Parts: sequence; C-alpha cells; structure tokens
Amino acid sequence: MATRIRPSSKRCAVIGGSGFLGRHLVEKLVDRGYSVSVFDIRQSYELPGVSFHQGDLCDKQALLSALEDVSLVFHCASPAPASDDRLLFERVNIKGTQTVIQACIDAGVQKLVLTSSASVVFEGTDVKNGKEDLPYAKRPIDYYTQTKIEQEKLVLKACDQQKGFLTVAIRPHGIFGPRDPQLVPTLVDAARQGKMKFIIGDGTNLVDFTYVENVVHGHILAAECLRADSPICGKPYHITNDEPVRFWDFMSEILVGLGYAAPRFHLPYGLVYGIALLLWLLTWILRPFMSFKPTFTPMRVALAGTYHYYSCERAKEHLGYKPVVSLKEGIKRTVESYPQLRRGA
Ligand SMILES: NC(=O)C1=CN([C@@H]2O[C@H](COP(=O)(O)OP(=O)(O)OC[C@H]3O[C@@H](n4cnc5c(N)ncnc54)[C@H](OP(=O)(O)O)[C@@H]3O)[C@@H](O)[C@H]2O)C=CC1
Ligand SMILES: CC(C)CCC[C@@H](C)[C@H]1CC[C@H]2C3=C(CC[C@]12C)[C@@]1(C)CCC(=O)C[C@@H]1CC3
Repeated sequence: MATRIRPSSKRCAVIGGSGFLGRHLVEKLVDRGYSVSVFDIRQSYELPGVSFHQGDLCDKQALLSALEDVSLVFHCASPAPASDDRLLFERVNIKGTQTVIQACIDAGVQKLVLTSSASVVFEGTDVKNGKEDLPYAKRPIDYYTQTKIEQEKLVLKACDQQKGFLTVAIRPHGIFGPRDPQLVPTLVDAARQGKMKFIIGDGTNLVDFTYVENVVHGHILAAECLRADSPICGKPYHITNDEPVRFWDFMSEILVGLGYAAPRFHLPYGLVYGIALLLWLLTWILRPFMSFKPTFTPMRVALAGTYHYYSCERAKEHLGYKPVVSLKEGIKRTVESYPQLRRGA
C-alpha cells in the first residue's frame, strides 16, 4: 500500500496573501524558513520562496492546487470592510470559508488559522478590556462584521482533534502599518478635504490599534502552538498592542506626523452619529441614480466615538504572546512609510 507522504510542517499556504496583513505574514514566514503558497484573487508582488496561485477562494478546485503538500493554512482573505456589498460578504466570508474548510480537509491540511476580528463582539457601544468570552454581537455594526461572526463560528466548529484537523481564530483590532490601504489613506483623504477638524465626542475614548507585525506574530505563535493536545484548539484569541490609546490622540499623531493639523473642535457624538445615519440612508435610497461614498459612515462614527479595547491576556497565557513593536515605534514606522501621503507631496 502506498504511504501518504506527510506534508512538511514548514510548508504553508496564505489565503489572502496579496493583501495588507497577508503580505506581511508571508514575508515573516519566509524569514522563518517556511515555504509559502499564496492564494489570492490578485497577485501584488513577487518574492523568492513564494509560489502564487491566483483564484477565488469560493472555487474549491483552484484552492486544492494551492494546498498540495501543505500542512498549515492561514486564511486572511476578505472583501474590504468599507464595501457595502452584502452578497459579496456572504459569498466570500461565509460560503467561501465553508469551501476553504472543505478544501483543507480534502487536501489533508492539519492546521487552519483564521484571521477573524475583535469586532465580532462590538455593537457600537463601549467595550472596555473585552475578553474572548463576550457573546458575539447580536446587532453587528455592518454586514462585514455580521459575516466575520459566521465565518469565525464555522472555523472554530470545524476543529476536530480526533480527526487531526485543528483550527484557531486570531481576532486583531485596528491593524495599521506600512502598505495599509485603509486606515492612513482614509484619514489623509479626509484631512485633504478639510474634514479632520473635529473630534467626535469628548475625545477620551480608548481603543486598540495594533501594529501589523504584532498581528503577524500572534498568527505564527498560534500556528506553532496548535497541537491536538493544546488548549488553544477551536478557540479565538485577541491580539492587540496591549496599549489602548485615545482614538483621537492616535489619529492626531498620524496626522501631525504627516504634516497635517490635528483635529481640535468637539462635536457631540449623538449629533454626528445621527447625521451619518441620515446620510447613509440618503445614499442608500439614491443608489440607483448616483454613487456617493460619505467619509463619516455610521460604522466609522461608532468606531471613532466609543471605547473598544480588548484584553490579550489569554493570548499571553496560552500562546506566550507579547507585542514585539510598541505603539510609538509602530506609529513612527507607519508615518515614515507613507512619503507620498505627506502634506504637500
Ligand atoms: N485591517 C484591519 O484593521 C483588520 C482586518 N481584519 C481581518 O484581517 C484580514 C486581512 O485584512 P487586510 O489585510 O486588512 O485586507 P486586504 O483587503 O488588504 O487583504 C485581503 C486580501 O484578500 C483578497 N480577497 C478578497 N476576496 C477574495 C476571494 N474571493 N478569493 C481570494 N482572495 C480574496 C483581497 O483581494 P482584493 O484586494 O482584490 O479584494 C486581498 O488581497 C481580513 O480577514 C480582515 O477581515 C481583522 C481586524 C482588523
Ligand atoms: C474619518 C475618520 C473619522 C476615521 C478614519 C480612520 C478609519 C478609516 C479607521 C479607524 C478605525 C478603523 C477600523 C477598521 C477600518 C478602518 C477604521 C474604520 C476596521 C473596521 C477594519 C476591519 C475590522 O475588522 C475592524 C476594524 C476596526 C477599526
């Protein structure tokens, strides 16, 4: 009888490896001696030691060719959270994740590490030092979060120690760093349009912003700790910088670092949220006639005006996690990485 060759434990696949977090993860894995297959709907770079497989993760056959001889899979693909395409989120984050799980099982993959989000417990009201045992949001803030909840449940439920298919979910929050296409570019765009003069609320709300290398570190630790007898099987883990910061101080540091003025004038949270909701409704009604994307969506206002920071004690205890880059250093590296976004550039 032919014996099945056990895939090398240093051979892994990163689904979503062309994206912001995915690429940082791929680079670190290569540094650590892994050979990596990237599966993504697009290819955005080339790197020695990395093979690229372009395809849609909803296509099992396409996935299977990228998972050949792979023992460990990271799934960090998702449509952009700013999209309001509910069907796309459902197709990719829910149905696509079912396909990823099935493809992993069919290909004999032993470990699946999902990039979830700490927002799966966030309903638009304060979360202070939230732990992993908080219930999933009953009223998630948007379709993106709604489908991240379903996605996480699917992956954690698929964990089967008897069958040797092990899963774990990493819940990062507010990832930032070089090449991030969302946070800094959106902020600078708003500043260039003169929209960053106001602080929503009293400006004291603490939130987590997590430097991308810390998120990568959490993923790799989870993958390396995932064994049939480990307590981490089938569990979610918050990964943060462990340095909650005032939302508006963080935004101001980035803005000032890039040469823009920090916001100064306060506006009441309820008023801004109400206006954002009205605008959102209006753009939704007028969608067939015009396309207009407001900067201050209800989701962004909720994130800008409430507390949302999370405990990473469980990750420290079970994974040996400790942030490797401080918030101050992360901000410095991020600001330096965007010369094209500096004021006047
Ligand atoms: N950024 C953040 O602050 C946070 C992110 N997360 C999670 O981290 C993960 C990575 O996020 P981030 O790096 O910021 O996102 P990116 O959009 O930069 O990366 C996601 C990648 O997945 C690709 N992708 C999208 N749909 C498919 C598909 N159907 N098949 C194959 N590939 C696909 C994207 O391609 P394309 O760009 O063409 O769509 C992109 O290359 C996501 O799961 C996100 O939910 C969690 C918490 C916070
Ligand atoms: C215009 C300003 C008020 C806000 C500009 C910055 C925002 C674009 C970002 C501030 C918090 C960020 C955040 C996310 C995306 C970018 C921000 C809204 C996520 C929604 C990304 C995906 C997640 O899983 C959760 C994140 C929470 C924080």
